[in-house]
Amino acid sequence: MAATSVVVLDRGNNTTCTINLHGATVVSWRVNNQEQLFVSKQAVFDGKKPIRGGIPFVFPQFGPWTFGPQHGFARIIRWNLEKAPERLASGDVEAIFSLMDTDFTRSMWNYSFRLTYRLILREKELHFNIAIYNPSKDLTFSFNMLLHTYFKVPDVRRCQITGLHGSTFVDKTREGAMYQEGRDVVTICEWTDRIYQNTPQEHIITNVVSGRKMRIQKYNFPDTVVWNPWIDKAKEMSDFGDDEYPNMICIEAGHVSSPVILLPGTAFEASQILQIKVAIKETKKNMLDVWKKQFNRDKWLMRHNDRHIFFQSQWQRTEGPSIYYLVYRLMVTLYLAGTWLLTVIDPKNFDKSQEFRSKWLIYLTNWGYSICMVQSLICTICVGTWIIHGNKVNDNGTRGPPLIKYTYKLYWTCNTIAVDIAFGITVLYWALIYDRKTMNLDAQNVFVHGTNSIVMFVELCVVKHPVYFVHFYWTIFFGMVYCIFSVIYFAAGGTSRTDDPYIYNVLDWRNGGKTTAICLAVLVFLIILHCFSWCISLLRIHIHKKIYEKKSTTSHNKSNNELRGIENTAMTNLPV
Ligand SMILES: O=P(O)(O)OC[C@H]1O[C@@H](O)[C@H](O)[C@@H](O)[C@@H]1O
Repeated sequence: MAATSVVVLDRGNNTTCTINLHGATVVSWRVNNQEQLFVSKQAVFDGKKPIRGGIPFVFPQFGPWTFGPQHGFARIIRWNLEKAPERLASGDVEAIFSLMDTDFTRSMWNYSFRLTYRLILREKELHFNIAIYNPSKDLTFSFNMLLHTYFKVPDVRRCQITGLHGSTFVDKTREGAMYQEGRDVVTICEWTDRIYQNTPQEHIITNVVSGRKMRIQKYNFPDTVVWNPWIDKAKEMSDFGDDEYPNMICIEAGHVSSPVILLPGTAFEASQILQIKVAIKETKKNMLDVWKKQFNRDKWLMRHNDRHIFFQSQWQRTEGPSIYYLVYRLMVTLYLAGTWLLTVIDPKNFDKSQEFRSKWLIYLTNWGYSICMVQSLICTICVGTWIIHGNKVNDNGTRGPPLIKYTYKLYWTCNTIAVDIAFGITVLYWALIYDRKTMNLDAQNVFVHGTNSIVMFVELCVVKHPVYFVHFYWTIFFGMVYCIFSVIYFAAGGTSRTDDPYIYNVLDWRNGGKTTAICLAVLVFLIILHCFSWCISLLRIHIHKKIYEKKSTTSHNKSNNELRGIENTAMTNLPV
């Protein structure tokens, strides 16, 4: 396993989750670049002390411990990365961590165990699935377990916590006295350290980052600990800033008031989901943000975090390259290259003069054909190379062949132009250029000015990479290059294949004013066509998300039902 001590789950859109292998502590959860977790500025990362903040993993003891450190050993030892971050078909990213007994753990707690900790990063959610297995043939052990989540908040005094009404709690600030919560929502305005028992499966915390709500769902974690050290206790902690207490709240899901008792050969599972709730007001603001984001620097510069998606299909189920996608790519490329060759060779006009035949180069349709073919060729070569190279992780931590890194922008540019221009050629030809009196409506004409649009529409629905709104500038650039070419060609005395002094009748530069106006109108029309491509790409991503989110919710519910089953029987015979 790599020596790095930090693992990053990157879902794109600046949504990431960072886990420090020291204690498998989640040290950051960013959603659209907004940090959701609190980590103290004084936190120590020496690989010895527990990390002050994020989500430390408390096991096998909650609170002070006669045989070892407070809150057990799991948060102060290095975990293994069982499965490196992997993108699921839904677009979510998962990683699995594990911890097994060692001489060190046995010196405090003489049992063998195997803990697996699976994290899944979704668009606005973070899922935690925990399983612990007792491999012993004869020894039963008992333990506490808790996710010590530090939420980042602008002001803890403004947070309200739901789901605690009616629960009994141990108040550690009052020598462990027991009380019953009478408030519908719990607020914090002093040192708070309570273990609420048998709480419901859901809590909402209001006024977390950006005034949002955070939803906590927990399964097989009957207790909820609420903690804030306030002024005096904050001062007592060396790894916590004196003035940081208003900016954090710990709401900790756990199994702590009574131990979990695990019989030999059995397993215990528990899970938690953190979900950001977005208010309607914020949705409107988000729409504005979405628009603003369309114009950010990275988008102009065609930067994308995940280059692999340019050589994948939206619909493939595999994480790496897909052989099915390669077959599709080969078919499209063969078709485009074949028809392109056919227009170059042009068998119908084989007997015509060299000059006539070389005028192939002046028509926009043929420019469009060429770029469609080139983009498909680049993509096919990259997918093929990736399959040959394999999806193994390279020494520098990247996956796939270096070719992907260097070609994705070129491919993306060509693809953007090809899609818009293909649609443009079809619409403009039939609307402006086709003249039924002088032109034939034969199969070749329909084929040349129609099928490319269909192929490129299919491409839009099949590929995985997005179309960005700002990239209309590529299509405009291509259109302008063609307009300028037509002016130069005209000025140089060039003529069409039918010896007219223009390439297309609408590009007749003898009437410069009118033709300039037409060119400008066409450029605006190309922006509209680009919007169409953008919408199709968004629709594709949306449909994909709907289908796979549904599937993954179903499987999550299934696993939660299983967990509830475990809750009823206390434990099961699940081998891990
Ligand atoms: O300082 P530690 O060991 O990380 O613990 C922080 C707090 O964690 C909470 O879970 C406990 O209820 C508190 O009593 C404790 O002070």
